[in-house]
Amino acid sequence: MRDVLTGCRKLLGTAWRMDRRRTTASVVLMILGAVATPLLAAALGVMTEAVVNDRVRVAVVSGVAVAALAVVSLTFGHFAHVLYFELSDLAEIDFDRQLIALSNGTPGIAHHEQAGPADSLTVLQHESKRYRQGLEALLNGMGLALAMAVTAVLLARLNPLLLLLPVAALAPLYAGRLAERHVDAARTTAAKPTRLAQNLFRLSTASRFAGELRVFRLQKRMRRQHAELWARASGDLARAQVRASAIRTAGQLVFAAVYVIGVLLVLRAASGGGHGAGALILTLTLAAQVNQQVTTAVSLLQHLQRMAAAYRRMETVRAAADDAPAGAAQRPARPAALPERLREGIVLDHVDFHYPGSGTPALSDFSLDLPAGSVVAVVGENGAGKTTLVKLLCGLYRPTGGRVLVDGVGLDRLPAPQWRTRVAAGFQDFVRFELSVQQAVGVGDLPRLDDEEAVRAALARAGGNGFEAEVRDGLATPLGRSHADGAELSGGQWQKLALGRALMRPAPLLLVLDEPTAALDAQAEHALFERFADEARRVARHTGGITLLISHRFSTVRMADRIVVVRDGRVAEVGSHADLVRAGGQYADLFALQADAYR
Ligand SMILES: Nc1ncnc2c1ncn2[C@@H]1O[C@H](COP(=O)(O)OP(=O)(O)OP(=O)(O)O)[C@@H](O)[C@H]1O
Repeated sequence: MRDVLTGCRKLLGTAWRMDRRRTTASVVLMILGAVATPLLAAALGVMTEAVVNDRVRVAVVSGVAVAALAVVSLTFGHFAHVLYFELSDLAEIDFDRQLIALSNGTPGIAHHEQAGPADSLTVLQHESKRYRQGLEALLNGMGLALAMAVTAVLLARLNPLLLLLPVAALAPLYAGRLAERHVDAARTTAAKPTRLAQNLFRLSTASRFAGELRVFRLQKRMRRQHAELWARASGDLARAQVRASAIRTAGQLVFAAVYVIGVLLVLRAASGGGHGAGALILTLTLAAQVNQQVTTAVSLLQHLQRMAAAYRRMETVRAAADDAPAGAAQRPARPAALPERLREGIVLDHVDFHYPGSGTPALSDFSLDLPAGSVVAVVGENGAGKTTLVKLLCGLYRPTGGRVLVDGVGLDRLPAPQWRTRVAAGFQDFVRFELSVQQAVGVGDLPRLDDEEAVRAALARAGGNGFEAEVRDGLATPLGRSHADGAELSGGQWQKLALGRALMRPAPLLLVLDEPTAALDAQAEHALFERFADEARRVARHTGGITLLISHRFSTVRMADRIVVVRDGRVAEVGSHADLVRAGGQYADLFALQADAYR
């Protein structure tokens, strides 16, 4: 119950923050409309009594009160609904905003890569559409609570035993809570197949995968898997809903039994002359209202419990996102100042790293010097640990053992957001920002988002000199299907934009390029990086910036000052191209193999 109260407080807080005037007006109208209903029963009772006893004046006054209360009861809720409809829209947008902040507002990415929090994020994406119902339930619930209190007072005045009616109402309330817990547990179980099914849906409907799916004739299989996963997810949910319905019905039956007893009690008192006709009418009307109130309360509580569960899920995701050492340092205990330029470089000192929940280390006893101003290439087989190294250097994760030192200062002492202002990166799995060309590149250095010259220069460094001429409106061209007239780009063109974005920052202390040119052929990649490395070395003379390049192409890698071979999460070999070829180890073998292939 504490969860529900906390959820209500947060919901009301959100509505208040969004629009105070509308929130106040909705609450007042809702309360007046709800309280009018039991008062209407009281006025009906007085009117009946007056009519039976020939008291005309009282009958007329109470008759007018009945009419007025009926109007208030029927219309105020509707007026409140009109007001909070827009409020709910605003609140839903706010919930989405909170969800976006939760997904992407943290320095670390552990909550995206762990199954538990990732499932919670999937559930929350669905829950955002329910936020409106949560707020409506809260406003209705406030009116209902007062209406129930007024009803209880009226019942107690008739016969204190009739208070058993609201007490019995606790049975369906408790049953409702139990039922919702069942459904919520099923929702958690269903989150995994739902996530997988959504992924299959994305793959099956995105144009970029259409060709590959046809070539491998996967369409039917994916359709079948998609249907199976949904059947599994919805089967679990349906079974839980059936169980929940049975529990809710049991609660309602308890209330129904007490209701019948209550009505019989008043009938007996009436036949014995203890109560008049007005009391009988009042009891019958109030008892019917209690029943209605309970049914409404159960359904409102369901929505509120659902919202409370959503807030609880948000907290668990937030905890996973903040969780050290899996997450990146949010607030270092002893923050250090970020160096303006690197003098020594970056050192990985006996670094160990396990992904959360994984038994095998992705990096173990990993020691490496990245000297200031150098261009370092990292090679290794698939799964060797190269991308994990990049994630640690970008501050997306903290090592589970050992240290990463930037000019002798622990990376965990540099606030992650500040460190990121001096890190630039290009990834193989880059984002296709459906913005204008200018912005898709400019977001690489937000202060210069609209600086056309900076974007042109970055594109030129990325080998995209002629890019402007390739698209209809040059840098202003909107990209992708989010725009009615958005340009469709080839994979290589998107990649050039991503690389341009990585090269936007003028003086990064660390530039990481994790196979950002996989779509280019080997010679084009080599030429691009040779030009680029010369430029990087020139800039590095002023900033000491390090360029870290990951590539499977040895023809590209050879121009690096230092080459690191990673094997099974450890450093296997380090040296210049000439050193490593001379040493005759794994690098020399792989280089010879690729060189033969190009001959
Ligand atoms: N999010 C994750 N959760 C758990 N384990 C992971 C995760 N990402 C990677 N791993 C594991 O960590 C190890 C290193 O992976 P990593 O992605 O760093 O390899 P890589 O050298 O970059 O491979 P590739 O050349 O294929 O990109 C692998 O065994 C991989 O299975």
